[in-house]
Amino acid sequence: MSIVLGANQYGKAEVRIVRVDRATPVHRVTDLNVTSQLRGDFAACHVDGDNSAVIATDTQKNTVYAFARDGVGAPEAFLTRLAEHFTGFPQVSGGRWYAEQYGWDRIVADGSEHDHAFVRSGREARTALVHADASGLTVLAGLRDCTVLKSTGSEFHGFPRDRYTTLPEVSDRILATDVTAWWRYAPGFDGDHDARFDAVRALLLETFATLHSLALQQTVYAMGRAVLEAFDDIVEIRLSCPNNHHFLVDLEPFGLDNPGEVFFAADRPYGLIEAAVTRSGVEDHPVWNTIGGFV
Ligand SMILES: O=c1[nH]c(=O)c2[nH]c(=O)[nH]c2[nH]1
Repeated sequence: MSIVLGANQYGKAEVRIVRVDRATPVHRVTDLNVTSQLRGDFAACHVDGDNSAVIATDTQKNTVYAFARDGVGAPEAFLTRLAEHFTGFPQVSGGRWYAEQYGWDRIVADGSEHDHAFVRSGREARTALVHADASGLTVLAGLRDCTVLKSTGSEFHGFPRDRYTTLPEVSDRILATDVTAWWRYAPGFDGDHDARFDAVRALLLETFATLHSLALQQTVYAMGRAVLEAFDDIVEIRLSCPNNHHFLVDLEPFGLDNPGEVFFAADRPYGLIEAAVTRSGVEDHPVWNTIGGFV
C-alpha cells in the first residue's frame, strides 16, 4: 500500500481589514474578515518540505492589505481581484477566497448622522466567496445570522403523531430564525454587487414577513424561490435556518391565562431547516463542497 497526498489547500485565515474612506469629511468604513486559500502544485512542500513554490501565507495576508490600499468596494469584487492575482502564479491552479463584512451604522448625534462615528449593526454579517478552478471563477454572495422574528402568521400542525410525540398542534406561534443564505451568480455576472446584495436581502426579509407560514420549511423554500424568480442571473440559493423556538409559558399555576403573550425563548435544542433551491437541470457545483454546514 502506498500513501499519497490528497486534496490540499493553504492560506491565511481571517485577515481583518478596516478601511476608512476619507475622500470627503463624511468617512466611510468597510470592515472585512478575509480568508485566502490556494490550491495547486504544492506536493513538494507537503512531501519533502520544499518551499520553492510556496506563496507564504504571510505574503497572502500582505497582499490582502496592499490591495485594500486601492479601495475595497464590494467584497465579491475585492475577492475577485485577489483570485485573479493569485491564479496568475503558474503553480496556483485555483483557490478559495472568503470574506465576511460587518456593518457599521452612523451614530445619530444632535439629530443627524455623524460623519465619523459608528455603531456596529449587530451580529449579522454579509458574506462573499470566490472559488477558482480549471473552469474559472465562481462567485457566491450571502449573509449569515440575519435574525428575524414574526409574532404571528405562523402555524404548525398536521404532522404525524406517535408514542413519542408531545408537541401540541398550533395555529398561531412565534416564528424566529437566524437566516444564513448563499446564492450563486451565473458565470460572468457583472452587475452591481452592493445593489444586488441589498435587493436579495430585502426580498428574503419581505418573504419571511409576508408568507403566512405553515412550517419553517415552507418559509425557507419560499424565500429561496422568491430570489430565483426575481433574478435570472442567480442560478441557485441555499439556506440554513435554525427554528428558534419560543414556547408559551404555562401561567395557569399562577391563576393567569396566557393568550399568546408570554414566551420562553429556548436557545437549544433547536430545529435546523436547510434547503437548496435551484433551477431544474442545474448540476451540482463543486463550490458547495467548500462551504461547511449546508445541505
Ligand atoms: O416549522 C416547523 N417545522 C418542523 O419540522 C417542526 N418540528 C417541530 O417540532 N416544530 C417544527 N416547526
